[in-house]
Order: sequence, then structure tokens, then C-alpha cells
Amino acid sequence: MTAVVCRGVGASRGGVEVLHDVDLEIRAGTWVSLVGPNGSGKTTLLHALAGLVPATGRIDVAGVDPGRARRREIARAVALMPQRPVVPEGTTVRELVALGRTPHLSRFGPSTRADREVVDEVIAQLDLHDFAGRYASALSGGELQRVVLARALAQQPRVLLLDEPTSALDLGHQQQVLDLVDSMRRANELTVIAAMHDLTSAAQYGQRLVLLDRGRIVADGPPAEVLTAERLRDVYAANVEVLERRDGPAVLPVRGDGPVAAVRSSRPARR
Ligand SMILES: Nc1ncnc2c1ncn2[C@@H]1O[C@H](COP(=O)(O)OP(=O)(O)OP(=O)(O)O)[C@@H](O)[C@H]1O
Repeated sequence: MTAVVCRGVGASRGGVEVLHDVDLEIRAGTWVSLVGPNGSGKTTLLHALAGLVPATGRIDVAGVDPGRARRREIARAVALMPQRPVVPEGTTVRELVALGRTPHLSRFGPSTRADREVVDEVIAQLDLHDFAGRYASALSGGELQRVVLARALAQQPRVLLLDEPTSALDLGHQQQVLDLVDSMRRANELTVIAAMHDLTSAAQYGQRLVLLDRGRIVADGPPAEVLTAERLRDVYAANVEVLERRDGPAVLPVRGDGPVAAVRSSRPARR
């Protein structure tokens, strides 16, 4: 089953078109890692999928057109874990996570026991017990990132959009969070689209990598095909070595004498 379709999608920010002619078709239950340099349009694409920025072309996310559907309908299909979460002052961690249930509540109705169980479960899964009663605004960046992921998971979406989900996390929490999302993907046929800067993690968790450059998709396929040293030099202006490993390619930055010097690869570069 197809979970996400984009046909000729474009989007503008501040009056400038920053996303051009994006075509994507994603099967339900797939993890797609969205990669690309700063400003290449990853956040804009995620926001277009979540109906937060207007887009041209056609978008279908779990049967919903995010440009036309009501917020509540969109929020039942898609959850976004934003790069820069906004936390209402005076909200506890538990209250913030419980906000994820809002699209499922009957209008003005109270939460049900099932809603509270979902909240309890994600709090346990993300090890947030000790924080549950604290104000979210008083958490560290990494703690807040886990809380915001918990809110997105409590939403029980069919498509989960993650915008740099581990940027503030230590190594252990990075693995914990990515493994948890992956286990939910497998268990519930959840579709995951994650903008990630760490290309090795992006390749480890994504069955498919979509590489954006200046608002266009320039490569789309299995990680080992997308991540070549030559392509990364072209797109990122970076010196890297791409190592072939059992669980996917690993991208190792190589110190050069200047920008894009001496690019080497452990296998022939492809484009
Ligand atoms: N609110 C805005 N107003 C004007 N321009 C914007 C706005 N938001 C983003 N842009 C511009 O749109 C382009 C795409 O930005 P976007 O945030 O989608 O990139 P990104 O790939 O997510 O970048 P990063 O990796 O740095 O998070 C950039 O040139 C950015 O400066």
C-alpha cells in the first residue's frame, strides 16, 4: 500500500520557491531518510507533508490532502516532530505528551482510559517517568527532544515525520530513540520520513535515502546507491570516505588540506 505520494510538488518560503518539482512515492511501513545540506529544503518538504506550508502540485499522505484537509483530519494521519519545538509555558511533560491525543478526542470531550494508557506507554517507552511532572520548559534540549517525540508517537499517526530527531541526543539516547521508532514502524506499518544530518545513521535506519540539493531531489534509492563519495563531494562540498559495512554504508569525514581535497572511496564512486 502506498502511504505518501508527491507529484510535481513545489513550495515557497518568504516569497522564494525553495522546493521544486518533487516526485515521491513511499510504501506504507518504509523508513525514508531525507538528507541534504543546510537549506536544501528538508524541513520545507516535511512541513508541506504536514500541511504547515502551502505547496503546489499534488500531495497525498495516508489518503489525506494536507493542503485541503482540516487540521484534525491531518493530525490523525500525520505527526511531525519539529526541529524547534515550541513549548507552552507552564505545561508539564505529561500534559505535553497528552496533547498528542487531541486529534483523537471527541470534540471538547475528556480523554478516555485508552488515551491515558497510550500516554503512559510512550512515557515508559521513552524513559520519561522521572520527568513526567516537570515543566517541559525546564528540560534540557535532549530531554525535550524525547518528550516531543513522545507527543508525536502518542498521536498514533500512520505517517511519522521527524525533523532531525536526534540532533540534541547523546549517543545512547540516539540509538534508543531510533530503535524505538523503528520497532514501531515494524509493529504498526508506520511510515517514517526522517530528515537526518548523520548520513551513517540515515543509512542504517532508512531502507531508502532521498537526497535533496537546492530544493530538488538529486538521488533516491537504497543507501548504498545514494551515498557515494563523489556525490557527497558534489552536493555537500565535503571530503568523505564511504565504508561498506554489513548494516549499510558508513560515511567517514576525511580531513583534507582545503575544501573538497583528495576524495577517496573504499569502492568505485557511482552517480
Ligand atoms: N520562514 C522562512 N522565510 C524565508 N525563508 C525561509 C523560511 N524558512 C526556510 N527558508 C529558506 O528556505 C530554504 C529551505 O529551508 P529548509 O529549512 O527547508 O532547509 P533544510 O534542508 O531543512 O535546512 P537545515 O538542514 O539547515 O535544517 C532555505 O534557503 C531557508 O533559508
